[in-house]
Amino acid sequence: MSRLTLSGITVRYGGVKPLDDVSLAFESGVCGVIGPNGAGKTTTFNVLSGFALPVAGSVDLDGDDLLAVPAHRRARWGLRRSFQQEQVVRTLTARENVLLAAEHSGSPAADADRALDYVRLARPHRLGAELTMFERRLVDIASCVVGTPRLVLLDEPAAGLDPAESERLLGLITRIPEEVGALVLLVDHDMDLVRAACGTVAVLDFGRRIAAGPTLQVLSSPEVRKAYLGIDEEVTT
Ligand SMILES: Nc1ncnc2c1ncn2[C@@H]1O[C@H](COP(=O)(O)OP(=O)(O)OP(=O)(O)O)[C@@H](O)[C@H]1O
Repeated sequence: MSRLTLSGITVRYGGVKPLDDVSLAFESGVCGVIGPNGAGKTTTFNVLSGFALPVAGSVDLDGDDLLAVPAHRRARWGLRRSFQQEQVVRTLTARENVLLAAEHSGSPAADADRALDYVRLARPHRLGAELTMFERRLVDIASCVVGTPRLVLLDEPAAGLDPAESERLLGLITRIPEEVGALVLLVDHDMDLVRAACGTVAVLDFGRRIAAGPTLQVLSSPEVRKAYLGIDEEVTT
């Protein structure tokens, strides 16, 4: 079982604090990170992947001090990430895209083929430019499971997909922990996807953690419904 702990993380950009003394803990499986626009979700991923340097706080995964791992070594350490905007290189084939991820993480080429098998991409030799949005999202997922990932960060992985495609993607995402042994963090605004994929969620709002725990319990809490879903409930007796 993996355990990821962020303790007292603060990120500052001039006068803006996208994360303000945030502490979060995630354990095995697929865990959600949710919150309204500008809450600090992507910044959290940026801290984990090394794109943002916190001015305070620490990150521990199973005894490893992640912030001590240089950003350019984190893929080799076991970090994988997908972005809101899929990152498939148009002039490379799907397989070459995944081979790039394999090389970046120090994994053998055979691992790229295993990752492509995992997502069951039908046309691995097509150029990125010729792939559908769904196929590009599959390439992103393949790049995230290549080699031996320890922590997979998925930022709105189903954006731009239709419900049937989202459903297929959901199946792939939920199997990542058991198939490759990685802890998965999922950022998404699609609450159906979050409910279906995540056993637990953490909720951010204005750079602070406002709730965390079992998904259904957290999503039904009045504070979260007010902050995130914009539902201000009157308490009736
Ligand atoms: N490089 C930066 N410089 C200044 N402000 C930034 C920077 N990056 C993020 N911010 C600000 O930090 C806050 C949090 O941004 P972040 O992208 O983490 O939010 P988010 O929860 O991912 O939002 P969304 O759901 O819209 O993607 C926002 O107010 C944003 O404008």
